[in-house]
Amino acid sequence: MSGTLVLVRHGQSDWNLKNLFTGWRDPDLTELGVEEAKAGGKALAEYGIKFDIAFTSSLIRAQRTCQFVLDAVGQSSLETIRDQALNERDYGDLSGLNKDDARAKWGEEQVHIWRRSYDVPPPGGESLRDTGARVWPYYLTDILPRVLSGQKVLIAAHGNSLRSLVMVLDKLTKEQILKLNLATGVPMVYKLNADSTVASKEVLGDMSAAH
Ligand SMILES: O=C(O)[C@@H](CO)OP(=O)(O)O
Repeated sequence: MSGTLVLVRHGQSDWNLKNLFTGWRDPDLTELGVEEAKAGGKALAEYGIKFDIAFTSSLIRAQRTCQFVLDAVGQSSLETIRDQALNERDYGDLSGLNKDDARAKWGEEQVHIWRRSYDVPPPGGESLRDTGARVWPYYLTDILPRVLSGQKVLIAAHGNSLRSLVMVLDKLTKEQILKLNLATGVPMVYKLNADSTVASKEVLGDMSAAH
C-alpha cells in the first residue's frame, strides 16, 4: 500500500446558486459553500488525516475550499500548489448563461449531454475528455509520484476536473460517467496500490446530495 489521495469538490459557489454555467469564470463561495467546505474539513479531521501537500486550481472557489479544509485539519500553512490544469471544464460559449434558459433554448437532452457526457464539448468549450487531457498528465507528473512515495495528498478542485480523475481511478465507462455528479464539500479518500490502482475508496459524506 502506498499513499493517500483525497479529492474534494469546492463548496457551492455564487454561480451554482444562481444556476449559471461557470467553467473558468471565477465566482466566490456562497455562505452555504463556506459551510460545505468547513464540513468536508471537519469530516477529514475526524477521519484523522494529516496531509503532506495540497493541490488546487487557479480559481478562488477551489482555493478557498482548500484553505477551509486545511484550517479544519489544523494545517493552515501547509504547502499548497495552485495550477490551472485542475480548473473546472471550460464551458465556452455557455459560460455565464442560465442552465434553465439553456434547457428552454436547446432542450433538456442536449444540455444534459453537454453537462455530463464524456466526449461532446459545449460550443467553444471543453468536453470531459478535453478536461481530462490536461488533468490526467498533471496528475501523472505532479501528483501521483507523491502518492506513490507514501504522501497524503489533498486535491480541492471542481465538479468536472474531479470527474475526469474519478473516471480513471474508478475505471468508469463513458456510460457510467454520464450519471456521476459529485457533491460539494464531500471528501473522497483513495488509498492507492504501488501500481497506482485503487486499493480502497471511502466517501466521507452523502454523495447523493449532489445537485
Ligand atoms: O457550471 C459549471 O462550471 C459546472 C459546475 O458547477 O456545472 P455542471 O453541473 O454543468 O458541471
